[in-house]
Amino acid sequence: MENKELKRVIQFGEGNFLRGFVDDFLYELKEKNLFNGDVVVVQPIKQGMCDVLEKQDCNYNLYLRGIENGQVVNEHKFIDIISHCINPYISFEEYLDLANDKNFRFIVSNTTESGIVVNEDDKFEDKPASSFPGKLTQLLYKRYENNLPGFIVLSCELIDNNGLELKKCVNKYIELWELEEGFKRWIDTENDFCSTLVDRIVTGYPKDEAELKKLEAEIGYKDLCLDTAEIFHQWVIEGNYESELPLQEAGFNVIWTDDVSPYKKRKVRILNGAHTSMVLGARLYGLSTVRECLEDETINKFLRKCIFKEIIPAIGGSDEDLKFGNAVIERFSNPFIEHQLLSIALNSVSKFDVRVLPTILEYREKFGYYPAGLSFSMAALIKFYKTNEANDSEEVMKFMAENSVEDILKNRDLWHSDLIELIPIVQKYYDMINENGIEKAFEYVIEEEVI
Ligand SMILES: NC(=O)c1ccc[n+]([C@@H]2O[C@H](COP(=O)([O-])OP(=O)(O)OC[C@H]3O[C@@H](n4cnc5c(N)ncnc54)[C@H](O)[C@@H]3O)[C@@H](O)[C@H]2O)c1
Ligand SMILES: O=P(O)(O)OC[C@@H](O)[C@@H](O)[C@H](O)[C@H](O)CO
Repeated sequence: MENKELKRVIQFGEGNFLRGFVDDFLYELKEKNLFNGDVVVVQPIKQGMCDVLEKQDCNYNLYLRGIENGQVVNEHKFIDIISHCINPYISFEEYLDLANDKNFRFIVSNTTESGIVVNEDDKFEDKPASSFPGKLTQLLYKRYENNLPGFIVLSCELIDNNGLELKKCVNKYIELWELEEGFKRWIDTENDFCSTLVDRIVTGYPKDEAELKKLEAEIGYKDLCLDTAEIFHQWVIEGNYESELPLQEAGFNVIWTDDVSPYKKRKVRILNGAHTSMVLGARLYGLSTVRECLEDETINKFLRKCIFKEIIPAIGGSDEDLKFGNAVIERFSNPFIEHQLLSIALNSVSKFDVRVLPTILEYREKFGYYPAGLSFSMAALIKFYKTNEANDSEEVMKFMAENSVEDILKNRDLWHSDLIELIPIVQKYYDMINENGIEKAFEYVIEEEVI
């Protein structure tokens, strides 16, 4: 099918992920004549990369590498789908002007887990409102005033019900700013806030000097927006806009569905849960990248124990779960990408709360005892936060550095659950790490079955 109608995209976020995922898909759609449009990037916060992107005409190189169907794939693309960038902190009128162009049909966003929030101090008159949903509400209001059709909004943030949460924030701004009922109705009837689940390991700008030099030599110049990622991708979207955005027809692993939640649970608990439960201990053990972890016998065994003996049995253990678990091992073993443990370790406390802790509690509920590997990873997390490699909010880092295992586990603001029962188990592993060293502690927990 040829799709010639002009359909433009407003993209909130200029980060590595969107450029290595959505922009890659749109670029390919256009190459295949399935999409006639472009992307305008809006920088969601004051500090960002938009000026850097603009300096290189918004074009950049993307490397996708891995093994596909047993074959080594190393794809290099020159992505030129972004027409321009707007920094609403500098050019607010230009930003609002986007609402006047009827050809904009899609909005995509990835503003991290912190982006979909309401700031009650924001004013409608602010140029711009501080939060992403505040800025979006300002744009949508202008669109409504212009009596133009609404948007299909595709949220990519890794939070539950991202589309719904974004819409809730917009509604909250309507209330705060006392905007009229008609606008609220227009939001409901003319716009679709789709929740989506994204999956691709995007390693971004190469952190390894030798790799960077090699890629730069291939490209022939210094690309400050150079992006790297794995080949694997999956985008599960609530809704069905295949006729307007023929992602499946273009061959992408895209699922249009009416419920994203089972896909999300599987991905967050297995893939992200495996990352978060492995990286802190592995870092204490002295490794730097995910690939190194897979090559190390001890960490490899630990990872497999967490995935196959603990996470998958806790979440259901279906064939799909098992297939996904095996795919995760393969993806983590990707010899072509260097995924830094320290970049995964960023903000690990909140990640642990969402990606690992629910599995520990579900496992306890289902089997009557706590899973050894995942409980151990909580001890490793606490130990890691006592080192100067921890990177989190100031408040979290101070609390984690100054408190005991017991006080940390009793903090309901961090864990949102009662973890009293878990204290002796985590304390045992924490003491073991301190007394015998991380290597011996790993060796012990790998063999342990029941706690
Ligand atoms: N890198 C991956 O492999 C991967 C894969 C799937 C999902 N993700 C998710 O994507 C998110 C971004 O990852 P990235 O690699 O693009 O990071 P990045 O640092 O390159 O980009 C972060 C983007 O988020 C925006 N942002 C940051 N804080 C914000 C805030 N408070 N409000 C609004 N916008 C804000 C920035 O402006 C920037 O556009 C992560 O939170 C991650 O959970 C990443
Ligand atoms: O991106 P983060 O920092 O939220 O989490 C680190 C990784 O677990 C994550 O980036 C995965 O690689 C990604 O979610 C795969 O789709």
